[in-house]
Amino acid sequence: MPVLPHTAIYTDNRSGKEALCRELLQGTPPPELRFLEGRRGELFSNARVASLLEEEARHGRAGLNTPADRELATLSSGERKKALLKHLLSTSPDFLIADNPLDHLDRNYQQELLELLENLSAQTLVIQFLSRQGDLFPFIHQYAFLNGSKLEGFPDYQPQPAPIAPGGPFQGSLPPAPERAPCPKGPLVAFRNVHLSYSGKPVLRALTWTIEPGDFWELRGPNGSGKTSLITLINGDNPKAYGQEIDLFGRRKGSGESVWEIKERIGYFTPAMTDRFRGYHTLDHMLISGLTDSVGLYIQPTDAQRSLAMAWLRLLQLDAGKDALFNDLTEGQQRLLMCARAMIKHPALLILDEPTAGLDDDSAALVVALIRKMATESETAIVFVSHREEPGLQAERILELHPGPEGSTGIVIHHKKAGERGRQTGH
Ligand SMILES: Nc1ncnc2c1ncn2[C@@H]1O[C@H](COP(=O)(O)OP(=O)(O)OP(=O)(O)O)[C@@H](O)[C@H]1O
Repeated sequence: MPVLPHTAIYTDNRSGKEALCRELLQGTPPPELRFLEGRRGELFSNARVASLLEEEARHGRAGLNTPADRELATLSSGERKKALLKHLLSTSPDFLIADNPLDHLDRNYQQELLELLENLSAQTLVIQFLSRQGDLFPFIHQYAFLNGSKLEGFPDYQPQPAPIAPGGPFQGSLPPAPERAPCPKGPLVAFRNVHLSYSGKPVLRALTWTIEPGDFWELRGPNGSGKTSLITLINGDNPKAYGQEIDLFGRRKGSGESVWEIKERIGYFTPAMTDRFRGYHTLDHMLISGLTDSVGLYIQPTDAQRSLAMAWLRLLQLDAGKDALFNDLTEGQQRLLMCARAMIKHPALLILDEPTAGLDDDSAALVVALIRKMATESETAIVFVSHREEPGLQAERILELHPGPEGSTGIVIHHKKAGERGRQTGH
């Protein structure tokens, strides 16, 4: 049997990926990919998951089978991708566009996916879009780079090794904390024997976890193990937190505190949040809105707020375009700005849920460098979730969730290297 012309297309955050996908799916590929003409393709991507979620929100159904026929919105991000892949393969397409297919998948499933696509590759053409060089499928032997809207270097494009910038290009120190009410002394978060289930399905079992001021944690676990659910128990959105032994910032959860009192002490970012800022937001207003946790700015910013925002833009080297709109930035720049927005108030606790998902190697290295800078130059405790091993991003402690029939249990791993976290601001 002839070997199919599986192709990898390297992209960066300036590549016009959506337009190329449309051309391929409409059967009008560029000359280099002429072999796709007249063939039926399917798209396996985060964007496809997002549009199915939108469809479900509007019409009540996303049009694909899910485990136990559940709404897509109630599945974890990895579970949604698995359901989508199963659905697409059931339609036996001639070719599958796999756009950053490993994103959001846990390490075991990444390996399973690779084996599955490798088997499939005998009869189905695979076009892999990849922004992380390490993700390349080994059964692919022709390559190109998507420079804007142009395919370059086909069929033997060789990417340069991505430069890793552990310190990042950020000059100067982290802008200071604005005035705010001091946090009570003691642990920021204390979970004791916490359980969580949805419709009788246990998710978390007897979880005990303490986050102290200034801690640097990674929250780790396979898809569906309960990481995002655990975060929602902290950041105020999950009614299942009430009646449990959960203390936040010195107060028992459910003892009359408002969601805003909790949110004031927490900075939060997950890539899906970026979609909420599609309007016309200038960069300084984006940052200032992080002080009030609003989408958009409904007050006239004070001079102090403006100068704080400018200090952050200078740090991120985005000050030249301060009047530019958030939507005009590259995805990598948007991600840096969103992380800075979550940090601008120097919250007691910063939660970053898969902050590098979907980024190219260079942008991911910048985001990692920014997170490290926040960790070393502030008193903020940081918790991040990532399915990728990011060079330079090593937490001092890891809470690892281990799924079981009665829900996930948590194991704490201490990882601290002497002097790794230097304090410049001091207690
Ligand atoms: N509203 C809900 N209703 C029913 N089940 C839910 C709901 N929200 C989450 N779940 C289930 O709880 C489990 C944990 O989901 P969660 O999103 O916390 O996992 P996760 O560890 O963050 O996964 P991933 O790595 O895929 O993002 C999953 O099996 C999910 O399907």
